[in-house]
Amino acid sequence: MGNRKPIIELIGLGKTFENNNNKVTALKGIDLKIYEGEIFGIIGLSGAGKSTLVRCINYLEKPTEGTVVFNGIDLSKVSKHELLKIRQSMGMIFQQFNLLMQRTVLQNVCFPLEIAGVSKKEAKKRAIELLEIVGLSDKANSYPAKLSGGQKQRVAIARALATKPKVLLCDEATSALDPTTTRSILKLLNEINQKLGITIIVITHEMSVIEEICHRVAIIDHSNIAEIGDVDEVFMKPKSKIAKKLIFPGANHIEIFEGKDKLRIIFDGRTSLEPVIANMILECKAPVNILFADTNDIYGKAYGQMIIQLPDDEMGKKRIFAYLEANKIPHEEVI
Ligand SMILES: Nc1ncnc2c1ncn2[C@@H]1O[C@H](COP(=O)(O)OP(=O)(O)OP(=O)(O)O)[C@@H](O)[C@H]1O
Repeated sequence: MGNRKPIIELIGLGKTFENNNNKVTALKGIDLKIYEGEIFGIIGLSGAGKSTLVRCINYLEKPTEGTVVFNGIDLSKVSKHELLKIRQSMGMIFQQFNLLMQRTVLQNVCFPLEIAGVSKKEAKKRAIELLEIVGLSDKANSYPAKLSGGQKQRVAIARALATKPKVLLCDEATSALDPTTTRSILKLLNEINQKLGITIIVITHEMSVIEEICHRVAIIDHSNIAEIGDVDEVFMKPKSKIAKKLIFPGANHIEIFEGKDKLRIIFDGRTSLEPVIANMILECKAPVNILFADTNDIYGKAYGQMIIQLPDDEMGKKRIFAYLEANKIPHEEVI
């Protein structure tokens, strides 16, 4: 990230909920820096702590441990009034859109501006501009009930941008949408990031969403960050168990081959599928058993993974490792 400035910094962040003598630790020891202008993904299974994390970032939820620094300001040190002002710099969109059903599209977008004390005339002018950005100028006077899910999310995005935020928090924003609408919303978020320079934080349980628009990703598992890095790097070489589970969901059944020596060969676009395995078998003179394969051919380049069972003899194994090393083919033992 070079000399880029963190817009959000979480230091030793923790959150424990206490209800009726019952304690639930939703987050613990979270250290994270999100830089200005990036699209940062936060992914994890249900209950991992994603929503709590995003609610701690804008202090809708007060952390029980650690610090949230937004744009250089420690949020635990500011007054209620200052916090409300700071929240205007953090727009948020949700899975269920949360629009005001009794108000028109235009009135929905004007709403946060009215709360911020902007005059009706100014608010209307800005709302019209925003509806143009999200491609909904023709729906200004419609009511949300008349809109599709994708259109509702566009209104929610326009509303979230009304107060000119520095950061847009997206909590499962595409989870209620079909794949085509999801792609169009992600495209819009990408344009907003590029054209307006807004930092975007995407909370999701879908790897495809991360892959589509995020620059970096943090994987949350059982209240902790299990892995963090550039999306390409994490996808090509997931290190943690949870990352492998999310990235290679179909490969989970290979555990039934417990006790056998297994090797994951990663196709990272540099290698084409056929020659790698065929040449390896020919050159190493070692038969291998393919246990699992999940590869895609994109413009003649192979992406994905293959899990093979290594031969029993040590020499055969060594030849395979030497072949993969010599040909710079990414691989790792599967434990
Ligand atoms: N207000 C609350 N009171 C008590 N426990 C809570 C509260 N909010 C969240 N939790 C608990 O904290 C843990 C993390 O929840 P959180 O909603 O952050 O997870 P998540 O990753 O967003 O899950 P999902 O994708 O299902 O929404 C869960 O065990 C949840 O039950």
